[in-house]
Amino acid sequence: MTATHVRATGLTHRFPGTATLFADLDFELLPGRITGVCGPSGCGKSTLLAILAGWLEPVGGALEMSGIHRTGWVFQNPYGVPARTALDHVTLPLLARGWERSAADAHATAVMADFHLDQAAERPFRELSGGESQRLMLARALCSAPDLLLVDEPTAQLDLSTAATVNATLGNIARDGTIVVIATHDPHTREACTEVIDMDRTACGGTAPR
Ligand SMILES: Nc1ncnc2c1ncn2[C@@H]1O[C@H](COP(=O)(O)OP(=O)(O)OP(=O)(O)O)[C@@H](O)[C@H]1O
Repeated sequence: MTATHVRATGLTHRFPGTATLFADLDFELLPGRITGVCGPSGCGKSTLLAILAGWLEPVGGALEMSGIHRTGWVFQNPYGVPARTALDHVTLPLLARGWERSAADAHATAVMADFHLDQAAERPFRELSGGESQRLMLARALCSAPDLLLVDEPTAQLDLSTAATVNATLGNIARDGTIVVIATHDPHTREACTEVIDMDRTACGGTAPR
């Protein structure tokens, strides 16, 4: 049996009519690792995540995936249903997959506790702070136990202490065997990563420093 991994070779992307965003990226993602996709705004971090999620076809290179059955995605901006409770947001994907209500509630409550959302469980999404909403999106993605977790700027809206907690939790998730990939500007989050894909200007083909 082939071990779980994602291997990118020569990954290249540009949108129609635009300059090359990144070219010839080679990297390997493995369980237990937390990989940062780092670089300046607009260099293609979210685009790379979308390619890893299978939402976007790269214009060049190859992506080999083995043992990835479920991919979780946490968007840069939290999206929710304003009137539904925080708990509803986490249980819904479980109920949709056939879980019993009591088991879904128990599992969701435990995962939410990891993100310090215990007190927010019964509050409607519209009343959550930016940081609470962001952590809720992480809890929702993790509830489905993804093999590959893609997280776009998880700490952008968080204070230093909450960001440190989220980074530690993402580290624990990786250690438990999930492949974790984080697009980030945040130097603290970068430090929490075990590897970094540096999408700096040299990776952004055609955008040399002026
Ligand atoms: N569908 C699209 N068509 C054309 N251009 C696009 C499309 N999606 C993104 N882009 C452009 O590609 C570039 C990279 O976008 P992307 O969102 O991947 O950057 P990023 O590194 O994640 O940026 P940030 O850190 O600001 O979130 C940007 O210039 C963006 O405007």
